[in-house]
Amino acid sequence: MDSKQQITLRAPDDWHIHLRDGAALARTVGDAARQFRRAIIMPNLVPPVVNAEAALAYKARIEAEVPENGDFTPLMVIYLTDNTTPEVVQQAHAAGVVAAKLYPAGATTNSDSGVTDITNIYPALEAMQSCGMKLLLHGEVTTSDIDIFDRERVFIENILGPVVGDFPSLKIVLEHITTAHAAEFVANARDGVAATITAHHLLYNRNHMLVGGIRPHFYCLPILKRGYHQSALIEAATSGSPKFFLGTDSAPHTQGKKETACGCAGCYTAFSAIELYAEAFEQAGKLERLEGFASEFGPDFYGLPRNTGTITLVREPWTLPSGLQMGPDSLIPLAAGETLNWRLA
Ligand SMILES: NC(=O)N[C@@H](CC(=O)O)C(=O)O
Repeated sequence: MDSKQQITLRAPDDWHIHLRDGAALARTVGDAARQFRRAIIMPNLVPPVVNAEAALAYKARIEAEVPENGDFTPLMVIYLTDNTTPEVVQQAHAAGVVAAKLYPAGATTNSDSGVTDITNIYPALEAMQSCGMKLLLHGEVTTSDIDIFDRERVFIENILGPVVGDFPSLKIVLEHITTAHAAEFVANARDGVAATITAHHLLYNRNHMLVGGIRPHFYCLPILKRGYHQSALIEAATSGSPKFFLGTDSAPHTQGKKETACGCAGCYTAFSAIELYAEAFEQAGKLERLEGFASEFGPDFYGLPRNTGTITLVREPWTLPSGLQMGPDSLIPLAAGETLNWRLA
């Protein structure tokens, strides 16, 4: 770390991002590659990325969009369905796919092909445990009797707890955690259980989304919770525990699909992700903990080398643009028009 006017960090990675496909990739890959050296690429395309072949083809489409002289490696993930077999897992692992993602069916954007009952994928989880492939979880139950603000807690109680016990050496990441329950569960869980935390869940709570008018650009899943959950996430992220690391969950939905009667879930944070995290860590008085969270604990968990280069953030207030272009569409970045103190040099 340098002086407080400038911070130099080991180059960071994003352990959870949605890049989408086609015309979106020029925008999303460019933004991610400007800040991160590697990213875990979510497989919830339509149709989803369900096997090695689809993952390798998607990887090639992403690599084609890395800006010239860019240094960015996509780390591929397959999407678990009720029909994912141990053979599918083994082939994906052999092809270099690092993880498989569980979307409970109906939980979020493009999750219709997701898993309807966790026991349907127990043979696949067995195979993942054997070969060392990581399990990434969207941790929300989806039954209509469970309130949207309780879905993560109930998932932890009913699904995650048993899976952690039934597969004692499976490496598991509970993605984009949003509650004090999740932070506590992960902090106390066995080795090999970790969590990612987004910038938006560190910076905002449900009041930001709902007080004084409904603000669709803050709507994501799992949904923003009460302030005390936000405080617990800040505490976890800045604690120095290697169980918590950076995952933006950046998701590009066009302005038209956000600002409408039934808007899509997802926040576009990739444009200024590392700067948003710096803001959150500084507000917590823990800027010195950003490097572990952003650049060290993720690769350590995945068993990958830490990056060797660095990035520098300077204290230079700047205003985020009010909108971005994504192919032919307009995309509103999270915190559009707001001023951030830290800027990537
Ligand atoms: N975070 C979101 O609200 N949306 C994500 C999916 C997800 O991670 O839930 C998306 O793909 O749009």
